[in-house]
Amino acid sequence: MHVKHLVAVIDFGSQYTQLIVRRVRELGFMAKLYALEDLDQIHEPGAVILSGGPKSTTDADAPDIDFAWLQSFGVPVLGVCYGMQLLNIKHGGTVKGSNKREYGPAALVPEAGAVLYKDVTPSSQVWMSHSDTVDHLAEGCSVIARNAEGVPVSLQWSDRMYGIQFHPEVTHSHEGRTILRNFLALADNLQRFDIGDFKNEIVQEIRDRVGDKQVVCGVSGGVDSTVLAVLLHEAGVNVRPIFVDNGLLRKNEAEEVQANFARMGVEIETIDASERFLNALAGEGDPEKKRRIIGGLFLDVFWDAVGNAEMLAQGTLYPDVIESASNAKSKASVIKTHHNRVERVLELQAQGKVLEPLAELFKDEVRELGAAMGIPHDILWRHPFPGPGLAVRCPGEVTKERLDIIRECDAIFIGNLKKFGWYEKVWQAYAGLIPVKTVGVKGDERSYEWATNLRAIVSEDAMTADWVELPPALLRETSNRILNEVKGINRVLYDISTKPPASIEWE
Ligand SMILES: Nc1ncnc2c1ncn2[C@@H]1O[C@H](COP(=O)(O)OP(=O)(O)OP(=O)(O)O)[C@@H](O)[C@H]1O
Repeated sequence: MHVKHLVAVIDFGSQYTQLIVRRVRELGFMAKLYALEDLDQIHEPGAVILSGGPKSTTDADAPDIDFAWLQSFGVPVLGVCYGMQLLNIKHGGTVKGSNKREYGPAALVPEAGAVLYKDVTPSSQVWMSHSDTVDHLAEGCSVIARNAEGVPVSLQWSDRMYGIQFHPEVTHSHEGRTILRNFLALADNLQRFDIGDFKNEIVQEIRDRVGDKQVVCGVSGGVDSTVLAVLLHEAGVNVRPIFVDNGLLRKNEAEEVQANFARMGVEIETIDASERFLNALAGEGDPEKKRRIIGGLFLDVFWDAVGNAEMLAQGTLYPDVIESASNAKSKASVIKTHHNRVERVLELQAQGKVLEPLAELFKDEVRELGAAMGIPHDILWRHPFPGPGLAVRCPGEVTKERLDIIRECDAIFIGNLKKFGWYEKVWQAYAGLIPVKTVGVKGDERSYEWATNLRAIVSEDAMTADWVELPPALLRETSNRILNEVKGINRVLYDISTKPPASIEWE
């Protein structure tokens, strides 16, 4: 989709770059991220933001841009961190390289009247993450904010060019949003980002591309594929959503997924392959091999059912596209490798038969789109669930008996999270199995039974995670019920490991 007057965010490689795009969209304006190789795609932007980056502007191979080109747009430009240092050099100033990193909070002290800091509370916390610092300021450059020690942290070279040393896009910069809003207010005519308009545009695009062909899509019951299937349905094209029951789902999940789609008026095709999966997994305890068996079999089952696809729709999101563009140097969208037969999808892609209508959206925007189409709240806010399902919560061999135990424990735990009002406060939660027998007492006898581990985490992006301090009453009731109701379990453990070093799942 080509949009004029958008906010072009130029990516110098900072881990926070995507967040800049998200924040701008949250403020209601269309923003897109551009890799340095793609700058020729920027036409008539409304504003430009230069991101931070891991390199030093003093390196010989420091990423660079053509300053005359940047100026030629005549729109407001904001340099963040690396971006600010680069702008200072472009204006004739210098930057001092350093191996020492300043990482963490700082207090922001804006100069009186600085437009970028309008309505920002004095000494507001901002987040620093940099090594280099500006050295000599370019002529005509003014300092518009300092830290508590008086060191410049924000510069202005003209009424169109601004620089910020800290990261306004991260939530640790408490008033970062206000600062970005002030910057965007300097631009004229910015393209607004409105999910309703966006939906109308993609619906039209889907209709134009699909015509009367049939579009196949895999649905997992998760947010992305659900929104995708409903969107295709709403576009009125001939869609064939396929759901594979791999036998590794949670309690009653297959029925729930079908019922959920039925609620939304979408008919899905369910393939019960549970026995095939369990047979293929029999006797296998190695985590990597288990994953490979599940991934491979999924592809076989899914593509057998599909046959010759006229078109395939995938729920690829914007972060997938950005990552593949910056890491793999390939502009092709990342294929969700776990579940799509890569070569097959690539072939279809080469023939123009792959549709990725969500590829410009972030996860929270996909939810917003889903809500705009009337998808019920509980479906949009389901916790993420791994592709290999309960197999990764069942260390060692996967058997029906073990899966059934996990299902019961998990249903009790999740049920209680909902009952106590904690389900939506956590990013992901589950009960898993620790297939080690420990001693217990049942009646007058000793028992040797397995343990279940409860895990509840919060996270922003699944890259890092923290365990949740759940109320003791919730944990106690969950433990009591599991010990009383689930045969085969005599011990309930709560996992208090952060990621890193632990991961969210056990395998
Ligand atoms: N059981 C399944 N049956 C059919 N398709 C599936 C199934 N599981 C996953 N898929 C397909 O593979 C894609 C990627 O699955 P993955 O487990 O990585 O989830 P995801 O990226 O979070 O997407 P979603 O939110 O749709 O689950 C899904 O969007 C869906 O198209």
